[in-house]
Amino acid sequence: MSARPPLFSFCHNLRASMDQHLTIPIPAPGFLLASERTESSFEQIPVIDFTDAASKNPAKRRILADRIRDACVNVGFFYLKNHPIPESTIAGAISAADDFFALPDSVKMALDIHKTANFKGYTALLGENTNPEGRGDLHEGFDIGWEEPGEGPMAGANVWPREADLPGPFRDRVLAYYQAAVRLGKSLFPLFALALDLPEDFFDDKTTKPAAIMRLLHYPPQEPAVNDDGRIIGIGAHTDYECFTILWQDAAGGLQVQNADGKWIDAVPIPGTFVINLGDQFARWTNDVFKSTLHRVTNRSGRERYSMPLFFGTDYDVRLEPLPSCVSPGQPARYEVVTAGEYVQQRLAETYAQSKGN
Ligand SMILES: O=C(O)CCC(=O)C(=O)O
Ligand SMILES: [Fe+2]
Repeated sequence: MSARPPLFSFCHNLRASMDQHLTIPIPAPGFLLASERTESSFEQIPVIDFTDAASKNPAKRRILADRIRDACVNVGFFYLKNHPIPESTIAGAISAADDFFALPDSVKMALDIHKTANFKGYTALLGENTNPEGRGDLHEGFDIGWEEPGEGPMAGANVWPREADLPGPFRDRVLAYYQAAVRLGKSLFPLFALALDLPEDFFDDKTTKPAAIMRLLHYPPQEPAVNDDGRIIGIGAHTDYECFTILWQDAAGGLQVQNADGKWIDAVPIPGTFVINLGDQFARWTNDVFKSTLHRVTNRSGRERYSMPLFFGTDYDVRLEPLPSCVSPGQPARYEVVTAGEYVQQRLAETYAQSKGN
């Protein structure tokens, strides 16, 4: 997939064979990463095997990180197979989602996300507008986040349906999946660090109170008439805001990813995988060497579609300063430096502004 210069591959192989501990800082890669910036007209989304993520053999972790790097530089999306989350945990969360979205509107609207200060709770159909040029997204959602006290205005308690309204293990099932997905996210950070030629523990002190928001999403089948002018679809074209997203999608399909030619490439559901996509925090940190790629969903399957994204960002106060390896005289910094939390909060406020007060 990648068109990495031969010199670069050679350096990497040499480094992998010499490594004892990959946490030992690797000599500064200079501007190599900056020179890797591509405008990629990919036709496929790579599938990456997670098996070696925890290998004791640093060379194997290096090879895996190189695959992730190729996907991040060229596509911004990849599928992850052989991941550690049991199918039963996923199935539990999906059955919880099914129960929740079947509740009467009045019960769901009592948990309206617009009434909370920290973006937790229920979003009705057309209750958000991910693409500012759109007229609302044709999905409903339920958002939760980190329950421990955290920092910044997005931390804090989740809102849950009352036991009388939704008896049973809803909360336990959703939290079991959330915790498993957060663990998976934490284990991805060292690989992203390696992929950026950074020490594997580079993100450890930046992800101590993970800003991990998870959504249960339900997309009704889309009537062609609703989409006549193309401005109301399942989720409008957007990029995600955090470092990366761990997305589970069911078999209905409809997720599409835009390549550099503007062509929409189908992210066809592959059983047993997650879709991992990069978000704007990583794009800003890497000065766009890692791609935060535009994507959208239209559910034309004729049946209900369910998905569960978990957006994994850094701690609130972390400054998104471009890595030195990702800037060069010819590729100067593209973004103003902001803190991770303020950035996400502002993007969320814009997304939900449309229907505020409805
Ligand atoms: O439902 C999906 O497959 C994608 C959802 C998404 O892109 C998002 O929530 O940011
Ligand atoms: Fe997204």
